[in-house]
Amino acid sequence: MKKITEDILSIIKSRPVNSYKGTFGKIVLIGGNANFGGAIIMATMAAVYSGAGLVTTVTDNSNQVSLHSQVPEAMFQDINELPQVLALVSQANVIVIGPGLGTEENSKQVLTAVFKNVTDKQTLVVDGSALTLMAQEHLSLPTTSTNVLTPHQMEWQRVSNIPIAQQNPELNQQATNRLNAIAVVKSSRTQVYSPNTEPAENTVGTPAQATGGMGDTLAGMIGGFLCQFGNDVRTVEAAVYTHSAMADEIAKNQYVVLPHQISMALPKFMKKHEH
Ligand SMILES: NC(=O)C1=CN([C@@H]2O[C@H](COP(=O)(O)OP(=O)(O)OC[C@H]3O[C@@H](n4cnc5c(N)ncnc54)[C@H](OP(=O)(O)O)[C@@H]3O)[C@@H](O)[C@H]2O)[C@@H](O)CC1
Ligand SMILES: Nc1ncnc2c1ncn2[C@@H]1O[C@H](COP(=O)(O)OP(=O)(O)O)[C@@H](O)[C@H]1O
Ligand SMILES: [Mg+2]
Repeated sequence: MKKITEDILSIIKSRPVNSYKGTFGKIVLIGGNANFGGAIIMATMAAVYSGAGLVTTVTDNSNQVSLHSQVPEAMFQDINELPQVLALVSQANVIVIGPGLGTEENSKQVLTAVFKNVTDKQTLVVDGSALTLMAQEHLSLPTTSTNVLTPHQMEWQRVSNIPIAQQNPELNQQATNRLNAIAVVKSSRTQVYSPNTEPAENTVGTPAQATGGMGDTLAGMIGGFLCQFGNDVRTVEAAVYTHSAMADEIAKNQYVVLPHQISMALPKFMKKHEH
């Protein structure tokens, strides 16, 4: 297994002078039911602060005021207006679906419609409830888009059918080949799998990260990086490394690292490491 080390930060590129917001990608983040609004707000914050050019959040109506008070840079779309949601999805370079989405009937409808409508120029990041729904409803991933899955160990069990105790690199690689997706199998040392490629293991990270919303933040960061630095497995590895390296830095002086603190620190960290 390869190691993901500081070298991967070379993915973070200086911004060309001749650029505008469209240069840095359009991202749509879909999730946040009435109970889990925080999850999609944290993912949105991570996408905005990692530099995605134009960010739209599709969530339950009840989350609109909170979203705008936390991240005014993001646009809002009501998740229950499906035609408008699909119009936005068709314009996006990257779609992140699942943080706090929930597993209700309308969550399922949105997920199914998004899976049907993504195209070959788009990258789809599937996280949280979207992974759980995929497994429960036996939904196949779209064959058009580049797909990135970001499961924790239980979500990986649901999607891959490998019980947590039996998850190992060989079986994880076989499942990744079957799913034909990049799989970010999260743990204290997250592993990144890609079809028929040697997997890579993160070398940084801290138990100070073990708090709700940490994975939602990673999903938003992966989306933000994919918008700007190419839809390649190395871009995903760079986001995984950055997320944990930043947590390590913050944890030098803190017992617990709050997910939004990683997002807030992203612009400075990325400036320090731009190539
Ligand atoms: N502020 C918000 O709005 C937040 C909203 N969130 C959103 O909530 C939705 C549900 O996501 P979820 O991860 O909380 O629940 P679920 O998918 O049922 O998995 C938990 C089950 O799996 C088990 N488990 C075993 N190993 C595990 C492991 N390594 N890592 C994690 N779990 C592990 C675990 O075992 P236990 O902890 O009981 O030992 C338990 O039985 C999702 O959309 C997410 O985005 C959250 O992000 C929080 C902040
Ligand atoms: N002990 C730990 N050491 C390092 N990283 C951790 C640890 N515990 C959790 N993490 C990281 O926190 C994130 C948790 O993701 P997830 O369970 O999806 O959280 P949530 O859905 O609540 O946002 C992952 O990126 C994982 O690697
Ligand atoms: Mg999660």
